[in-house]
Amino acid sequence: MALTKETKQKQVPKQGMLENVMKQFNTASELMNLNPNIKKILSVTNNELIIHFPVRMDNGEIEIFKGYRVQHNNALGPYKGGLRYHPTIDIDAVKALAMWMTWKTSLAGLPYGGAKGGIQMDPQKYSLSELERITRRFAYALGDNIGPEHDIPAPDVNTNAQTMAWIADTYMSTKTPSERSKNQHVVTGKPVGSGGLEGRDRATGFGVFLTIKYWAEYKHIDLKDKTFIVQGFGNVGYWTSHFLQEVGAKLVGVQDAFGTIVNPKGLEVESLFNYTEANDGSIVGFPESDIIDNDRFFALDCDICIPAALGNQITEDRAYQIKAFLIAEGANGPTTVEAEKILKERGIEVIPDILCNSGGVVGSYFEWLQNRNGELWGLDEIMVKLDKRIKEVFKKVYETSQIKNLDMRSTAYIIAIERIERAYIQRGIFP
Ligand SMILES: NC(=O)C1=CN([C@@H]2O[C@H](COP(=O)(O)OP(=O)(O)OC[C@H]3O[C@@H](n4cnc5c(N)ncnc54)[C@H](OP(=O)(O)O)[C@@H]3O)[C@@H](O)[C@H]2O)C=CC1
Ligand SMILES: O=C(O)CCC(=O)C(=O)O
Repeated sequence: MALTKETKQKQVPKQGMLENVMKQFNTASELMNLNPNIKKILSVTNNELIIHFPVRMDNGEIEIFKGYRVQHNNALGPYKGGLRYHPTIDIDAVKALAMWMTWKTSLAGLPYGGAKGGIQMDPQKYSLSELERITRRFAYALGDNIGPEHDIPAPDVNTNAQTMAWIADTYMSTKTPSERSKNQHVVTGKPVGSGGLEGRDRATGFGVFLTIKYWAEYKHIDLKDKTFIVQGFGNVGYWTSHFLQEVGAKLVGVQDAFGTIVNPKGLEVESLFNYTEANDGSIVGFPESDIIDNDRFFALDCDICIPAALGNQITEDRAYQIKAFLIAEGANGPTTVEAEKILKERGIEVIPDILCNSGGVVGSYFEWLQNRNGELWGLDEIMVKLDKRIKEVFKKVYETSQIKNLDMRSTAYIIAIERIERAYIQRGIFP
């Protein structure tokens, strides 16, 4: 039986992501013998902004919203990271997500630091015009705490190109006429017609797919006819499934906030996408699929498991149930540290979030560069550049993990943190 969306959202643990990222950071910093002063700096966030702002609803009443922007670190460049609209967003969740962005941008070799933000709310409850007003008021309230050379938001859960267009427009409208066009890159993930990048929509899912592909190549595994399950059929879940299906892999189970569907013979990805478009975003009721209890999702028979929704989904009990031989973390922070120990004992490999889903922020970097330089790149060129970057970073992490006999997460953390450590030491730790 499918749960209602509201009940399911209540099942998502609010706490834990910050503890998780801190444990991961502490493990890596011990393994690499991180400079203690730099460890102190990276253990805390640089800035944490909590904003209460009023918005008029369609019925004329005023509602107060709580928005966040946390800037973790900018040693390597401007803060960068998405905005999430979700009821479980709180300061600790945003701090954790901001830290993950710092490691992710560093690992990908980008000239960025890490940030994250969002609004604590369920966007499903609001009309489009209310969402526009909420977003514009939030952007106005953020003011110059964001900026094209300072902190550059992007889409995340329940935000999209439209959200970014509203933010860009609001931010630019606060500038003098001659300055406006210089500020287009205050956000990335914009619609293509408004300075967005061709392919930013698929960049994260393409990156997830590429990391699976390159992992499979190292292991001499053919992805054709391999089965996979996806939690979350939004931007990341859909595009990852799209690219995996293109190489002959078979989607056999999907879970979203409405419920879980399965078909061991395969769910056709494009038809499922079209079905969700016509059914308020829900996968439930898709023809030629069975609805199963949500608790059975992670125990499904499959080769590859792709969490592409929220954090803390792969817990200890679920880690014992997983049948897949590979977990590819499309989501940020989907696996708890305790669960990962169990997966390791069971020989299940994990492509960690900061590597697996980094295609999104690499795509954002391309968009930012295009806007900054007044250039326009074509889709083919962009996909080639994205592939090249993901391949290089994957190779570095995978091969280093083999040499050091470490898991890919610790290796990715060490590579990311070493780059930041180097920058601090070159500049002098206290500039
Ligand atoms: N967008 C990007 O570029 C990037 C995203 N990520 C990460 O990927 C993950 C997904 O983001 P994105 O695809 O952009 O977000 P979307 O909002 O596009 O999609 C989120 C998906 O998760 C589902 N979901 C929400 N709550 C639950 C739940 N309790 N159980 C099961 N499914 C649930 C949603 O279901 P429903 O539609 O029914 O609400 C939806 O299918 C996040 O962790 C995000 O941080 C990482 C890197 C970049
Ligand atoms: O594209 C970006 O700037 C960041 C996307 C994001 O929030 C993420 O990678 O988690």
